[in-house]
Amino acid sequence: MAGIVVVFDFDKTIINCDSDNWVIDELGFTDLFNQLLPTMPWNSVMDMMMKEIHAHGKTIADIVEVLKRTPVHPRIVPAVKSAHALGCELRIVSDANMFFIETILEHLGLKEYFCEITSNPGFVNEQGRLRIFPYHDFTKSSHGCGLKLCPPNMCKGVIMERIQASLEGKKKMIYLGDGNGDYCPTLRLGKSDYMMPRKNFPVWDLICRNPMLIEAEIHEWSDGEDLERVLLQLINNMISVDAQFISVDCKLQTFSASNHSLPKPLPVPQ
Ligand SMILES: Cc1ncc(C[n+]2csc(CCOP(=O)(O)O)c2C)c(N)n1
Ligand SMILES: [Mg+2]
Repeated sequence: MAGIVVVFDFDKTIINCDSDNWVIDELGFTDLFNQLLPTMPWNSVMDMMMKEIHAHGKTIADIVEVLKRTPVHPRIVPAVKSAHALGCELRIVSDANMFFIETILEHLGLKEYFCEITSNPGFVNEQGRLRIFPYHDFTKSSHGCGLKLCPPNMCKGVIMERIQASLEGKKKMIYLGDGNGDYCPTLRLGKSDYMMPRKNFPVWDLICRNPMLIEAEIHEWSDGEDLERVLLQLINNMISVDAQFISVDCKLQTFSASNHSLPKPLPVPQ
């Protein structure tokens, strides 16, 4: 392994739209969605929308068909595969939902490249209706992050802390994202980590407002082609810098090993 963990946001990073809006708009339920949005939290609206969509006779197959048509830049799939081939550990942290993400990734042939996907639960119930629940049940307690930018159902910063604590040894992170929710995890990155914000998107604006708050090195990108180029260049640089250290380390070890094998000095005659 390259000792590099790449954490991807999903909506407007891996795919080129917000999956929730894509499904609602494509199935023709935009007006109802907009009516409900001011009345309840986003996840509850999505769950309610899935109930309505089901009641109007739309099936899971209809939703899957829409998800398979989600706009994705043609360089995203090769970028993910290359990062994996270079030995990186790949993860997704997303405020979309597990059902949309897994369906899209399976369709793209990318699911097996990710070791973990963290998102809001989404599953088909016994009536064939999609249920969507918040990742963090905010009716019981808050996720505890004070940052106003994190929605009540998910703080990606708290998730990042959990991922960082689970990593064995010295691993460097690359985080890619676009939204307000990607700012909190950006604040948790250290000096040897990298942040790749999507240029002119909310997280990029937040970083630009006060770059001194971020310890990680910032590398912006604007589309899938850019993402591929910037990400692979970063990974390759990190690997070659590491290789130089290993080579220096080997030389030092050879040197100290040869010192050990030197003949013992003869005892000084009395
Ligand atoms: C106050 C408030 N407004 C909107 C939303 C919903 N929301 C915003 S961006 C997004 C896509 C995230 O996917 P990804 O993390 O993959 O970019 C979603 C579902 C919310 N949770 N709270
Ligand atoms: Mg996003």
